[in-house]
Amino acid sequence: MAKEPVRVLVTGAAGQIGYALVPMIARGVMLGTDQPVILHMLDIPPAAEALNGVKMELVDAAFPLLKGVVATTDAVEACTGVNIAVMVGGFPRKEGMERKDVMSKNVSIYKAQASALEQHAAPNCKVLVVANPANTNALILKEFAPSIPAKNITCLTRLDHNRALGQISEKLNVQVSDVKNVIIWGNHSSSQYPDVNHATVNTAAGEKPVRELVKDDAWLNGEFITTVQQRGAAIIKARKLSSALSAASSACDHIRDWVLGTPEGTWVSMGVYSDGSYNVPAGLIYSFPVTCRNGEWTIVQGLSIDEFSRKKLDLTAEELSEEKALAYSCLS
Ligand SMILES: NC(=O)c1ccc[n+]([C@@H]2O[C@H](COP(=O)([O-])OP(=O)(O)OC[C@H]3O[C@@H](n4cnc5c(N)ncnc54)[C@H](O)[C@@H]3O)[C@@H](O)[C@H]2O)c1
Ligand SMILES: O=C(O)C[C@H](O)C(=O)O
Repeated sequence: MAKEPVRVLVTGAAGQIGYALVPMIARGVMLGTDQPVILHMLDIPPAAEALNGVKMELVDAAFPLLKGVVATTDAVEACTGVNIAVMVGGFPRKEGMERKDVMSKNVSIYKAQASALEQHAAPNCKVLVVANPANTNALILKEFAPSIPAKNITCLTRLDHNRALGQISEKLNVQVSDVKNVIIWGNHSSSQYPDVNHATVNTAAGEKPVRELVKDDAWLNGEFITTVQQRGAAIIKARKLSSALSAASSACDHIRDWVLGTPEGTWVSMGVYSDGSYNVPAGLIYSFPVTCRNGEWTIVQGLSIDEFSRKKLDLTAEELSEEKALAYSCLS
């Protein structure tokens, strides 16, 4: 029997990530090739015409799994009945703007959209925040949508996780699909800590630790970390635009693993509401290693954290605490 369609909201759908993401969703990349979808696309009035153009293209592409498209500038209409919400919409930093100005614009948007989701989304709607500052936008969304369980609100650090897999695969000249269990700790910013201490590579001789194969701790503790931390900026420099196809693909990975589960023996990185695991302050949206089963994520417990890592976990937590304080000062 054919499955019931799942309603997926993409905010900022007329933007660059939106343009890459909606065809992936309509092709079954996010929820599976047997899962029909109805796309809800939200953008702001100045982008309404472009948004309608995206809708026209979705119709023209004749995706068999796509059972309907809602394209709107009305947040209530966009949020009504959605099972999954991918929050890409936001205000980009413009010339002459301070960090606080961008933060202020975005936290107001996330506060307002929190209410629309809380009141109109389907029960148990899963939320992924992509727009920057992703962790803090997700936290504000959570704080202003108290009836949505905290477990349902996450932010995207899977792109950073995938970037780390990519760097290791290039260094060792192995397939990226043979590398697993890197970890992104903390903020989706340059303070994040990409950690390979528990990562492995599938080789002809079985699973081997990344550190044993790379045999270059100076690279792993130095250039590897900064390359992953700075990759977003490097893409902006090269493209004059921020990453879009990799962000869209990683957003699909995030939701797919959350809904359909992570493979046995594999974890992924997700920005989730901290419960104090690994002595990360509770009450932040912080990226942890997680496994997913039956639509729920669980933080991987019991991993050893050496002194080098401890400092890095704490540093990115400090930045998130400061962002949280700044976000609240913008709202008051
Ligand atoms: N977490 C990550 O890994 C990651 C990676 C790449 C980019 N990003 C972030 O994702 C966001 C989107 O990037 P992009 O390149 O698609 O930007 P973009 O500027 O091309 O698109 C953003 C869209 O959001 C819309 N928008 C603005 N305010 C809105 C609102 N209140 N409601 C709905 N839509 C609204 C804009 O009109 C625009 O169409 C940015 O904040 C970017 O920094 C995050
Ligand atoms: O938009 C940015 O600043 C970069 C983006 O978050 C990315 O990681 O590519």
